[in-house]
Amino acid sequence: MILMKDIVREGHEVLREVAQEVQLPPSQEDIEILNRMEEYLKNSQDDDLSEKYNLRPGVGLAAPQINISKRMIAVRLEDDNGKEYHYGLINPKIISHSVEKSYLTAGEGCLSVDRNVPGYVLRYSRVTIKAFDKHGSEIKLRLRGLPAIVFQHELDHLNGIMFYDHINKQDPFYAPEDAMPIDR
Ligand SMILES: OCN(O)CCCc1ccccc1
Ligand code: NI
Repeated sequence: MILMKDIVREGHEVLREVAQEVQLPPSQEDIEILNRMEEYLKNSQDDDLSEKYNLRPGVGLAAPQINISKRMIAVRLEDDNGKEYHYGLINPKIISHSVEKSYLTAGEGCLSVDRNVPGYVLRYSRVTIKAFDKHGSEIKLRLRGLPAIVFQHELDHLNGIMFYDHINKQDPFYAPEDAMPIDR
């Protein structure tokens, strides 16, 4: 199982690399990596297991964060309507997005960042993502709200981008008038 010691922290060059596309259909090894990433999120959200293994709870994880420079991400969260988003995605990409932007009023964090970095992270309010599942089938996701934010955070990791790269240096809590705040 993935433990915190397996998660690389900022400063490690892999977090600033553009990760490699995964060959399709995915190999057993790649499927296993994705399963372990999804398992980490599940364990980290379980009160007993997260305490027992000292896991920082996470709603998403990207392969570069476990020092695997491949385009794979896992997401595990529930939106405020109770809809579950439990995904392991291969070669995800944004194929369309809104002009409007959104941001979490609480800011963002990252399992690879052991410090608080205050500020608003502006992201597209709505995104359509095309990806492949572990069976190699193509899937299309239309996301908004918290799911849209989380998926964009994970996709950034595949392109060597950290959440704080988006924070306005002059005014960290700057948000355009027409941006939509999300309280979570
Ligand atoms: O890359 C995933 N990760 O570092 C865990 C935190 C995920 C996350 C936290 C806040 C807003 C969006 C995404
Ligand atoms: Ni992160």
